[in-house]
Amino acid sequence: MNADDLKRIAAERAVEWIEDGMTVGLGTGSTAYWAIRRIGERVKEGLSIRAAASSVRSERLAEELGIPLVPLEAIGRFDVTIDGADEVDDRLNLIKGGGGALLREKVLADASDRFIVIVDGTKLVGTLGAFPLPVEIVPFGANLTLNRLKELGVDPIVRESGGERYVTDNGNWIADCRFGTIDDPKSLTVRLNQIPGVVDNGLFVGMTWAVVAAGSDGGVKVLKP
Ligand SMILES: O=C(CO)[C@H](O)[C@H](O)COP(=O)(O)O
Repeated sequence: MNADDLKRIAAERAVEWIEDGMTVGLGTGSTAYWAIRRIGERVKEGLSIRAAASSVRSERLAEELGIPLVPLEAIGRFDVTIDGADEVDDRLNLIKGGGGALLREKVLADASDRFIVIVDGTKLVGTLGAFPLPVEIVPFGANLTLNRLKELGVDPIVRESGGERYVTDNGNWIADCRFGTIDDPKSLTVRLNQIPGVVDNGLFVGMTWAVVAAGSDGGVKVLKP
């Protein structure tokens, strides 16, 4: 089975948690894509939900699939949000933001009763940090913010895409930071978010309700904190 099959298997298992009447948060990325596809199928079969997305691209996909979208202003809490991750540690803390949507994803995750993370098994790690941590920064004074990040012992790389600077849906930039092994993600997230030009970072600490991981044989593991 290839990685895409495993992403689809994990995504489809997570979508089973969605029931009639729920408010659903839609994640971003190649794994969340499969969840949105499956939600679209279930809506066509008669599932009655309302949803909001964590990125413009997921919103467009949901629209194409006929998933009923409502403005965030109309939502108090999400019953369920389903999203991918770049790394999941053994406490189910995450690195997210490989797809650049970490801020909106964190807003949705924080407002969700059940934040369900879908991954292929290769994303499960003992300790976070092999994947460079995405940090969303405002363009204003970016060089000064990058200097502050360097004081934390990293060499931040401002993300580019197709030869151009990558700009998030919020008009910001992403600085990818290799911290190496992150033993204490909670304290790192606090230190990063204290820097004035930092909007947020890709560490999701203590937010996960469940992880659905598909192993190389297609078997599914559900992990709970
Ligand atoms: O955080 C994300 C986007 O900002 C994604 O969930 C994360 O990068 C995983 O992506 P994929 O499912 O494509 O491997």
